[in-house]
Amino acid sequence: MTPAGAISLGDIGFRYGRETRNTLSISELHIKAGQRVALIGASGAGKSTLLKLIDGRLRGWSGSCRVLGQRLDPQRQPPRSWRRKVGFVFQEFALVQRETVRRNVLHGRLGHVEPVLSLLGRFTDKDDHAVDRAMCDVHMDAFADKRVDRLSGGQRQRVAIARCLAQTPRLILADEPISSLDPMTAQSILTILRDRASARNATLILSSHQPALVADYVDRFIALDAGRIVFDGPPDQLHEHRLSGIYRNAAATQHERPHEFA
Ligand SMILES: Nc1ncnc2c1ncn2[C@@H]1O[C@H](COP(=O)(O)OP(=O)(O)OP(=O)(O)O)[C@@H](O)[C@H]1O
Repeated sequence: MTPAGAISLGDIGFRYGRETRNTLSISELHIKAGQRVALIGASGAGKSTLLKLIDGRLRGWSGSCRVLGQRLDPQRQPPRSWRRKVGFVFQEFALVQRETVRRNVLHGRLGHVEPVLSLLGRFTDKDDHAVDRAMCDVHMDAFADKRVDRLSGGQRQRVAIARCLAQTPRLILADEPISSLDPMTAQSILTILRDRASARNATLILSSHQPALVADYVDRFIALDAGRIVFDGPPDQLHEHRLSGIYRNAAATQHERPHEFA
């Protein structure tokens, strides 16, 4: 049994549809509760797929995957009681475009209320407080009543992060959470993710194409190349030559697979 909050993967194999190669091949990976991890690697390396696996949304993989004390089943959805402990910031934000910022952030509280009460729009003061705080954290409180489809890309990304924070999850999975943000906003969002995760001893795993920017906010980098872990260590061990090696190898691997990029 792994300690509560930890992630433990063993002999993971996964491929999409009729792909000939595995998208993920991970022999072993353990992440302790409260650890902050950045997933890096070239486009197509498998970062989003790994996050989906840990989020319990991937089907048809082999091996063993235990997250927050729950053994995930490759064929089934995890239970609702588990799901509310895991917050996900989607790469494409996954917001309800015609709803306001506040309504979207409130969706982060759905796992905390009875489904029938949420349908009636009955949320508690605690839910409202969590929503207000999350909107303030990402500096979107002034936009609370604005429809999401009237926002910029960076503002939408902050709403997606606020929705996740409002959920108060024990595990935060964030797929490129700063990709649409200017450098100053990116730093402030990374600070909030780090501080909010630390305050609750929540585990944070984010993917990013900006290793230099995220290095100050994580204690561990995991680099993927073609679904395999090619580096796993603290930021101060990710020297420039290793980093350029990771991306050079990835470029070479992709060159061998031109059909994927046709
Ligand atoms: N739904 C899907 N069906 C088929 N193939 C997929 C699907 N999603 C991803 N892939 C393929 O799986 C591989 C890994 O994709 P993934 O999105 O996990 O990479 P990534 O490292 O997150 O990339 P990026 O940095 O561009 O977001 C890629 O070759 C991609 O084309």
